[in-house]
Amino acid sequence: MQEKKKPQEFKQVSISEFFEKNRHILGFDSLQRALFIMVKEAVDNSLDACEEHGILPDLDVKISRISGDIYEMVVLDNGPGIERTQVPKAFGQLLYGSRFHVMRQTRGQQGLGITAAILYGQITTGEFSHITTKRPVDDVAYHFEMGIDIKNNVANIKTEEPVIWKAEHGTEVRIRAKGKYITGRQSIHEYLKEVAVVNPNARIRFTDPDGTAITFERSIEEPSRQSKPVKPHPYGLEVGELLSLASESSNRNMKELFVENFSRISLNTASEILEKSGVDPEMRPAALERAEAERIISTISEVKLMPPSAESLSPISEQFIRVGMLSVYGDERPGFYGKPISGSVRIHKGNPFSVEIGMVYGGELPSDQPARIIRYANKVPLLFQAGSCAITEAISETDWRQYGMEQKQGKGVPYGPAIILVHVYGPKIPYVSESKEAIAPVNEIVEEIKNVLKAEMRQLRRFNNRIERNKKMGEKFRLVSKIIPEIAKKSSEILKLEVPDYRRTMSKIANVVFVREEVENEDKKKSITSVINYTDDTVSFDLKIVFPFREVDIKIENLGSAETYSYEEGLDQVKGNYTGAEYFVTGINPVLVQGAEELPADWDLKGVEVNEQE
Ligand SMILES: Nc1ncnc2c1ncn2[C@@H]1O[C@H](COP(=O)(O)OP(=O)(O)OP(=O)(O)O)[C@@H](O)[C@H]1O
Repeated sequence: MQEKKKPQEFKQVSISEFFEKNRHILGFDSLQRALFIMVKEAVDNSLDACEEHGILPDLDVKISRISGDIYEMVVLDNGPGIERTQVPKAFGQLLYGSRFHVMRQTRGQQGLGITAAILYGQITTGEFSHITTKRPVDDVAYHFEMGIDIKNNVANIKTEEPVIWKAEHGTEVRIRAKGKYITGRQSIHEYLKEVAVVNPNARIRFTDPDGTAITFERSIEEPSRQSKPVKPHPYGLEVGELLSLASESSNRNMKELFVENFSRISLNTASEILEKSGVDPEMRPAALERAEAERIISTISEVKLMPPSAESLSPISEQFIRVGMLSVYGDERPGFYGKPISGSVRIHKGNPFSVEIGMVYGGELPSDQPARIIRYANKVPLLFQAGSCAITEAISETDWRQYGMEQKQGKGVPYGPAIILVHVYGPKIPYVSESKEAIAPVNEIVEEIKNVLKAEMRQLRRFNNRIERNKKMGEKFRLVSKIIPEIAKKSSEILKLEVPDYRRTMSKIANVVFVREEVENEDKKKSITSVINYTDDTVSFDLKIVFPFREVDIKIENLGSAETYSYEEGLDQVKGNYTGAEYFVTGINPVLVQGAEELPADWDLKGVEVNEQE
């Protein structure tokens, strides 16, 4: 007798159940990665929250080993805190967040991160997590011991109680989970160090499982620039997205739907697009059919619309990169700090993005190893999946030999004493996976990174040329300044005359304007710049001094032959090793100047800015 086949069973799974079985999708695929991602998610949330509220971040991160491979992570911030009723949703429900529906650049986007970490802790230890949070408007803080009801994707609250907290505002997240603590390039320590580079306005304290504490101190007292939320741009809109938007819309007609849901669309433009597509602008959105949606999408690609607004972008900023690299990499004693360069606003699939690059070079950085590439997306360091990332692709496709670095057959990561920071940012960066560890190598992004890299590296070529030129000029000047005083001394001895003022003679022979820096260290360090006119003429020119932390513009007027001009700058804000200032001149023949460069013509040029008018 034939056995009766059981009917196939279909069952819906909750998102939490799905995650329980597929945790690798969010990066929890090994014990060390799991611990790393927990810290990353909590720290990113803290920084996002501080940035949104203009707070200078103060973070305390602690990892301790409980037993065997069970660790506890505690991340405490001084952020705005979370409203009590929001806590179960924000921390106990996957895909719940404040950012998913907003077109704006933030570190977190999907509403998955910290909840996934709590769920991972629950799965691997059976323990609940602890959240304590306080807002300035509340008299007390609220403490939650909570996990996740996996079947229903909602919070499972064990306790919720008011507690007295010392801080005025902030949030503490404490999760126990299975993990492995490692040191090295892909460690929590390295992650926090790279976070410190691009957040010089944050103070970040880290205590490792041995109890060793390290603090990345704040070196700028300025809140980070916030991005503004903007509506999506219609370039890049897909047929399915338009259809579902229309079916759920409460707008009265199609033209209103376009004006209210997208940026850069006026009533006139909306009517024009719809009429060109053969769709009545007064039609009810729910009546939109697939063929009509297809025609609208194809018309949009033909209509010239204003590009997306750059307001949704939040760069790290030139100043923050400069100061951050100085305070974190200063101890490695590089010889040269490149001026950080940012590109213009570009578009990928209707979404704006931009690229910033910073570099330190030479000095005591190792020259026999691959250059260190520090990748960032929306201010978050990317430590994994380098091989699949747009940044690595752009670096590999650049010919570095022209900048004096070694590179096998002109391809791949270059070798040389360099740390290169690349930041790609925008409200919708395409990542290769949900764990957001690499930027998808789409053409527009790779090409823009290459462009900005070229501009940054041009400085390196100038730096190398300058060193060469200064060496030659220095030799000549040293000889002249040694020989002339000796001749003056000897001849006056023979003639039994007083030693004459030989500076004019020296000027005649040397014929240079000499710029030099001395660093004095009394109570506090200071830099003294001297400009000595060893030419026969009176000179006037502009001098730009670029300190690693700021730029100064000086007008030098009527500096007579053999006269000296001095400028002093305090160096008390410099942490670690001070690598010296760079000097640039305009308004004088640069051949006459030793110790300064001609100011490059593109010094202050910004990329093509997007017009901001609607
Ligand atoms: N330390 C914090 N301070 C204030 N709000 C927080 C904090 N941590 C989390 N939140 C809130 O909880 C929400 C959920 O966080 P979660 O990490 O799950 O997602 P996300 O950061 O929005 O996105 P992603 O999954 O891309 O990280 C956040 O959107 C934020 O509103």
